Amino acid sequence: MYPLGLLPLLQAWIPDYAAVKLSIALPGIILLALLWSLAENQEEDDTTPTALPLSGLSTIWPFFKSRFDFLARGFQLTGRSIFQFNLLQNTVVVVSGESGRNDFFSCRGLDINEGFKVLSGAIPMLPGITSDLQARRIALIHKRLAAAQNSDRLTRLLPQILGDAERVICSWGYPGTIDPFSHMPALLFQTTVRSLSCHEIADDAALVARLRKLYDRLDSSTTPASVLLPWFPSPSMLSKLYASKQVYDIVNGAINARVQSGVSRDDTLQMLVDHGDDKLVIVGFIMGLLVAGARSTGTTASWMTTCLGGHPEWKHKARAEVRALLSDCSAGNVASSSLKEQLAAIPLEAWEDHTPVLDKIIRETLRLAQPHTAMRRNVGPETYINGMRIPSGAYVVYPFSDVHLNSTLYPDPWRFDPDRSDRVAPYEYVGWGGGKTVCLGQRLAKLQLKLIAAMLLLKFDFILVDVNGRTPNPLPRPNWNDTLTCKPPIGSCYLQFQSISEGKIEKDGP
Ligand code: HEM
Repeated sequence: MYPLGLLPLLQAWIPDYAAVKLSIALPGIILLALLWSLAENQEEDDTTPTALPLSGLSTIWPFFKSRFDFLARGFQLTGRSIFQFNLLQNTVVVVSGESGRNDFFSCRGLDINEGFKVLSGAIPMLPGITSDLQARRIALIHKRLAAAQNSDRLTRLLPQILGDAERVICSWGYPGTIDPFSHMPALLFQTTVRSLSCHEIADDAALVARLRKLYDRLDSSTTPASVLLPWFPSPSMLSKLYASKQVYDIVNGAINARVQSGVSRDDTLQMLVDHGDDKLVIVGFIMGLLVAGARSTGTTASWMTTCLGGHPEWKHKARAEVRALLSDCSAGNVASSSLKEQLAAIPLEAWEDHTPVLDKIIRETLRLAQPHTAMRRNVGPETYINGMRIPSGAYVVYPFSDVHLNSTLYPDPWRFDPDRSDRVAPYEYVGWGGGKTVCLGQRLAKLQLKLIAAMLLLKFDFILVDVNGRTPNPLPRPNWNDTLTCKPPIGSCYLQFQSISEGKIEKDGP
């Protein structure tokens, strides 16, 4: 056999112990090199996306840390609307353009869960708990999420969200100044915990703050190493595992306490327990959806208030709309009830269907400030996107900037203009996703954003200021390289608040 002949040959040159090791390793190394060169020399034809002329390792850092610039550079370097690059052993195809996005969003073989698992890694992963959620369990979680947002449930949730909002907002103190990119996510985290988990956690402000810190730690330990080599015990992987375990302990503790107490309460945890779902589903629901929900709603709320603070005309329109809603829906006892009670008296249906100005503001905020890159894996057979071959197992990504910052579709795309037409062709607006993957939490997300906007607008007047208390000029621009929060540089803007006293809301402005 080849290795047997190799051993004496090596022994003639190097010490015995090294010769034995080398003769065992060499065949493996040669095999790997052969496979590598085969992969490198694979027949390329007109349907193979152009490869990015960058070495494998040099793509990792920019893909995770400055994705917007990296992908823009890829399109520029290749001169194509579709290109591919390697992320370690994974082939990633980047798609843009009208046909590209139409195929991307309508292709059945592209799977979001497989895509995110490898390329994003933002969801807490605990071996045997959240990392092993099978498609069947994920489907059940999605079904329960729909139940958690039915009209009955949302109607009961409405005063609870307002209660949380009032408590947190009052804790800011006013008149005063807040950083919208830290205060708004904290507020939305509180209301999301209320909406998707249980009262025991949501009522304990210190526990909510701890949970939020743990989720922040999960974000900061989502590094290229912990995503691409999840089995390698790097410091970031260990920190991520530790934070996931702590989140698990909090959630698991709340589930056990509820089940053991035998006391039934009106919240999402109770709904899950009453369905008799197994622990993996309940834990997966709360741990996974808290992160999916709180992060995006927090980012959207930060930018929504920033944009309103910087565009007084839209702030006035939104305030006028909420006042009109209040006067249409009030039961006549406005003077005696608090702002929270007045807003809670507005029916769910009115919040959902009779707030066109708030709808436009949310829609435009998502267009401008959602630096999302949709990630998929081709779990089906080989397929084609705009004529380009996507091998089975390959990853495919679509940056939302392709459509939302496209100056042909949205002239002057960095301008906040909620009056832009909402009559667009399919996939020309994907703020809530598109095709077979649309946001399954959008009903709850929109309700939270509207309730919080209403409370802020009626309680305060607020303006956007810079560190010197002046109107920032130019207004801050979302940083699309920051894929989670797209915050502007720290200290570049604040919201300055002053109270509009309850019960004496001015009729015509500010
Ligand atoms: C303003 C807040 C939100 C925004 C802008 C948003 C946006 C999106 C988008 C764009 C997608 C599609 C992603 C893709 O194609 O890659 C998505 C998917 C999803 N969202 Fe949201 N989302 C928000 C809030 C929420 C909330 C509060 C929840 C849960 C309560 C949630 C649960 C989900 C789930 C489960 C999916 C995956 C759907 C699937 O796998 O088919 N989202 N969201």
